[in-house]
Amino acid sequence: MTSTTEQYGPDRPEDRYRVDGGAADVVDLSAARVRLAPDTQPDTAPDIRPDTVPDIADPVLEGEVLPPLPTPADEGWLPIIPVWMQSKTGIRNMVRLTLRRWWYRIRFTAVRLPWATVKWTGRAVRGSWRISGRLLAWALDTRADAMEQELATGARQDAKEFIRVREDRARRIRARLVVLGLATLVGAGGGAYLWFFTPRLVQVLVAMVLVTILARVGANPDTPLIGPAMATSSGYLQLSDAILMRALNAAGLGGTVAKVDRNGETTEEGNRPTLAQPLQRENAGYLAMVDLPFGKTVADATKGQAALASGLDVDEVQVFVENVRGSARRVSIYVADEDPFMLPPRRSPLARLPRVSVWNPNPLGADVRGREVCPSLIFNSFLIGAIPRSGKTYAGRALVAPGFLDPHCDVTVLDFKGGKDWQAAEQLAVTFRLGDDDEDLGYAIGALQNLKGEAQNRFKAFRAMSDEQNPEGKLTPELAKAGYRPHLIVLDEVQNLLRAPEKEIRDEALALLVWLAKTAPAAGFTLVMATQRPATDVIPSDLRDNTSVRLALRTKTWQSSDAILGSGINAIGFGTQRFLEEHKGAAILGGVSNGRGGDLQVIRTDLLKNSDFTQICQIGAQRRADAGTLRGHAVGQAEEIVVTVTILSDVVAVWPGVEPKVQAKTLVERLQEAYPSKHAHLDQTSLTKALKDHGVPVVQVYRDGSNRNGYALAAVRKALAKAEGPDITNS
Ligand SMILES: Nc1ncnc2c1ncn2[C@@H]1O[C@H](COP(=O)(O)OP(=O)(O)OP(=O)(O)O)[C@@H](O)[C@H]1O
Repeated sequence: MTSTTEQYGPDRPEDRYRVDGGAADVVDLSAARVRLAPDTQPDTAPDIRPDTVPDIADPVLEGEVLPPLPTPADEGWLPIIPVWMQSKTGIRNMVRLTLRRWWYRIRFTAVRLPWATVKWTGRAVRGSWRISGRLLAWALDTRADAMEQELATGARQDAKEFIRVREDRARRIRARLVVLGLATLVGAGGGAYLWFFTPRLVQVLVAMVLVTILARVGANPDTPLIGPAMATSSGYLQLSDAILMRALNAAGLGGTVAKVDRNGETTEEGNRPTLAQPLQRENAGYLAMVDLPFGKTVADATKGQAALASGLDVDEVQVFVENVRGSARRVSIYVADEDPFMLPPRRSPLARLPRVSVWNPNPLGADVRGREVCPSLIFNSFLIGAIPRSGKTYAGRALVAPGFLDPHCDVTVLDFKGGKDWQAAEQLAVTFRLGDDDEDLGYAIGALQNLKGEAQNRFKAFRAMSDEQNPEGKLTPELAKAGYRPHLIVLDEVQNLLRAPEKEIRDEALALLVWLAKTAPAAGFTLVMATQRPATDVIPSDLRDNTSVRLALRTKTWQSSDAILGSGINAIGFGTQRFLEEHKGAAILGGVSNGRGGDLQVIRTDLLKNSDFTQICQIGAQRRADAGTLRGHAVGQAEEIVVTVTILSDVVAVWPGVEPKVQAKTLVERLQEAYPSKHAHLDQTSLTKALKDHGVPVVQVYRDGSNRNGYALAAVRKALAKAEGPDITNS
């Protein structure tokens, strides 16, 4: 392997380097044009002739796959087994919630028990007083007293009637006093019997029952013994139809009521929202299927999410609105019992090291309703963005873990943070680099150029195949088996590459990433980029819009959220600025079908701990060793990556306009200003030597009254064209 290298001072090794998986011994990095030397194309494309690729009988193209039949749920049938009972998580959540509520109530009550006992005793005393009063009033027939008074002195004076009523009453009183006396005797006898002849337990039980009855009688309905354990506006909402309708009204989704004239005739039909299904419990919350008033859509409900939450008297983060297929006005409103992102995260199923394939969707997390979210690595490109410490790296690792576990997938890891996050991947990666020094950035450019070259070679090979061998011009599992392995390219903290100090590196990086995100997935290359600076100056819309799947975790502003998810996404109710600092792993995923006609979903990414990730890398390396697919960096054979740039291209880049001749002094100053890290030590002698090696002669240039050494633009351009040779980057 050769490289176009050069040096402008024989004793200046710091001015030139080659980056080949660690060693640095060639050329400088950036230039007006970063170009891969013709013979540095990786030798990884398998030697597959079209006639060795198996034919696929009757290939079914993607567009020919019939859509699945509607499920009973799509048609509005309620599930036979309640949804919360259908999964272990649902059952666990319900049991957890119930136990937690009860446990809370028990503790709440226990603390207040002593004071409640005093209050209870007071009530029992009041209760006995009330009962005695009522019994006495009954025995003395106090109700007849009023009638007697009226007959004696009132408007209905009637002596005869008065005497009759009085005698009746006296008879009644006598009889009632006898009954009361007997009852008292029986009570006293029973009490004595209990006291002397029954065990203590029975006495206590009977006393408790009596005191309870007395306390109940003595209670005032407005003053409970122990106040409610739950504040009125608690997160634990007991959702009812009425509360839901209140919330819909609050969100401007209440529609209009029917108008009726004086005769009771309807003059205008009502347009109220209705429940398409009874409210039901699901996972750890309530699910409402609502038919909005005619003319309202899911977009109105999503926009009104905050108002809905206010109407429901819960936190905004507890309310999730989604469309339901079949009618544009039907939406599902899920109200979580509590902030779902504060609950413990789900441990990634990938931590159990299953045998997975990048050809299948694999779990990344779950939405609040507990539905697993499984993006497919193949044929996609990914962008992950968030502010620091929100779970971006963890999410990225959970996302790519299937590719690491699949021994038939190649892996490139370029972590521009240089920390420990991706260290474990070194043992399985074909190309691996940590850091964001000039050398690392140059290495990354070379590696990405290699990958682009590889993808271009694949497309060339696909073109040569028959329609049967390659029906859609993209990678197939058969071709992958024949050697065109899927390749996962992970770039963490990609902002350090896209905001490199030197413009040429930035431009080249952006062009390469856009190409790899847009075009390379069809050849089996999956680009995964993560950035902690979600802003349009870091991730230009061209790159974002060409990335098929976007995952945004917490951002500070809606603008940052849109910078990842796409412009206008916040306006339709999906913004990650609403997540709190504690909401680790909470994210909005865009670009993965949710199976309900949308591709935006709020999810919680699964937790893949550091130790799990390390184990995944170890097992991934082992599986590759067993399958014979371990190669490149992982086996100490890092691809030699040569970033070919010359002093010629730097000189052309800083050349003042199209001046035919420029003094060396001017060029040195301009080079030092444009590339401070690279040309800090450059002087006129070194420049002259470097250019002379390319056959650029020194000429005399007269400027500002002095004649000095300099160069002619035509000579520099000619030398550059010769050094670059035929351009292969666009072939
Ligand atoms: N799904 C998750 N559930 C719960 N906690 C998580 C989850 N993902 C990450 N965390 C926690 O959040 C912390 C930060 O995660 P991570 O390192 O991925 O953040 P980051 O955004 O990459 O930060 P930085 O930009 O500083 O690298 C981790 O220490 C981890 O404990």
